[in-house]
Amino acid sequence: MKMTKQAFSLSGLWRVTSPPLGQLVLGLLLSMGNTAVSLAIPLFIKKIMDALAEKLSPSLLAGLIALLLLQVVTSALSLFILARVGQQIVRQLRTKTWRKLLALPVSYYDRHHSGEMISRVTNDTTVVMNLLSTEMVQVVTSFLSVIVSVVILFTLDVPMTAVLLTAVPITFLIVMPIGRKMYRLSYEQQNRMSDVTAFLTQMLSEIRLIKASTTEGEEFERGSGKFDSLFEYGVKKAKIQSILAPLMTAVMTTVLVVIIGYGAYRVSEGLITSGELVAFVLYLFQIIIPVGSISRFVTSFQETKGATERLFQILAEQEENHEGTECIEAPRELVFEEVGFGYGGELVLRNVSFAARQGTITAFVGPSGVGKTTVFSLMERFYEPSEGRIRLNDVPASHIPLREWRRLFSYVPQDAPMLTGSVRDNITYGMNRAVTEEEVQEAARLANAHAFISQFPDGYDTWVGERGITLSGGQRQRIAIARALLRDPQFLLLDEATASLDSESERLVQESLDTLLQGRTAFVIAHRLSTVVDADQIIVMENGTVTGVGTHAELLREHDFYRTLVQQQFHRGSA
Ligand SMILES: Nc1ncnc2c1ncn2[C@@H]1O[C@H](COP(=O)(O)OP(=O)(O)OP(=O)(O)O)[C@@H](O)[C@H]1O
Repeated sequence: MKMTKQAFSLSGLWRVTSPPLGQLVLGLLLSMGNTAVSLAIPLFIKKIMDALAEKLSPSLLAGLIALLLLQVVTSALSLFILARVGQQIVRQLRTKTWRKLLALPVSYYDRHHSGEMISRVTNDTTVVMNLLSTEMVQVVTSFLSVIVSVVILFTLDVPMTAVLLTAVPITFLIVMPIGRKMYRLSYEQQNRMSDVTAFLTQMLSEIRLIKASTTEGEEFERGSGKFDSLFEYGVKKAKIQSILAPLMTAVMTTVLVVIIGYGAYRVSEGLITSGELVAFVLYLFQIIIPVGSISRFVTSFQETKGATERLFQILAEQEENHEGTECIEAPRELVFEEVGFGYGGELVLRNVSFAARQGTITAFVGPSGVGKTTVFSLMERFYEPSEGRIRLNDVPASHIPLREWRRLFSYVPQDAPMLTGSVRDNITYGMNRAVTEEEVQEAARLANAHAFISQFPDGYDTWVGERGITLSGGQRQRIAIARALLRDPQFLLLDEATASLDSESERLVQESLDTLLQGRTAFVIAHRLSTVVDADQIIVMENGTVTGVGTHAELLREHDFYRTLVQQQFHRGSA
């Protein structure tokens, strides 16, 4: 779970999100135009009020109406353009994060919850979007509004402006420490939020396990506990916000009262006109509202810092190594040379060596947890060996581009993975060329899957539920076999089904596997006697290492542990 903390920087954020500069500038200019128009309106009102004593000037009135219209138009346009920029930013961030997530090695996913990743892509990106597209622009125009208003106020009346400015340091003294507290709270709250997403994702995907174990009550409590903790953070934040807002209002009201009182005095003394006082008060609002959005920006900026840091952490993670330029046209031999591997701690595999020639079947046998699946994971290059090397012909694996390498392999596990989609989508998944209906059906026929697929009311268009839940285990495996047949890989990795299938289903799966194996270089985690008897070589694994390589007959003769295994495991399996 531990990650190096990536420092937040606006330039980094800018680089990562690469906002569309032209549109951003246009939106900003329109927003500034809108501010300028809003600032001009009080001056017009002042003129109209000062002129009221004599007579209402139609040109002044027309000017005011034109300004009001311009205010509406510039506001609408800038809001739309900036919202669009925001959407572009969030799309860019999500796309980058998604690309990154796909490029991260399998080991990353061993250490992180997928729900946590989902939260990054959905929640954190939205937080960043709000800051960049809305708050950031608001803060720029707010500053502009405040500065211009202050300048105009000085031209209207210097002593009153001086009184007004005393409120500025007071406001910052209030906002800054509260902002810092807000950052800590927001960071924690977002962490909890991603924890909740992770929890819900996991629980809902294992709903059958929960029901079967009747642990709904416990899981409800666990979920409620997490919601409680979110609630606490929400309340803490609300507390701060509810203190901040009235505090700011109180400061502003005091300023307003003082200014109006002082202003009334100056009008009565004849130092300023009543029109100037009205303009002054209107400009005061041009300051108060922007100061409000500046203070909101402070809290939202702190919130974004947390979200951005987490996104940066992901974006800075090491991706799978795609280097290598050599291409293998005709793989003759896959070789493990003294390969050692650990998932982070102790070595799980030590000194594993074997060679598999093209067109042969290699069976792996050994007790549970000995590292057979790990050998497959290394073959697929989900992990890099910690020691030794893997080579294809004479070329080290690391010299062959990962995508090229993985195209050579197909893995048919016991519990074949399915994606939500049609049966056809699942058979053709990962094909990087157009596939005809005949090819799909031919593959399904060879995999003994055509018959059951045809019986579905929608045939090949039948929708497969999440993770293939609507199919039986045997059906899923036959679809996976059809997929592998269509892919026509150089190397086939096969995890033979244990006794989980009924005998008819097993016969059908076995038949299709035999078809799949024909003429291919295959590696099989063997659970059946017939597989080991037919294999060209058997690799016996004990305690994470290879203790014997040979044919069934040879090993039966020479390898005590193999003999015991055959007696215990395979005779039971083939019975
Ligand atoms: N992703 C992982 N992270 C950490 N350790 C793992 C991981 N996958 C497997 N292991 C550990 O590696 C060892 C070998 O596991 P592996 O799955 O390769 O064994 P196996 O021989 O295929 O077992 P089985 O026949 O029961 O499937 C086990 O001790 C297991 O706990």
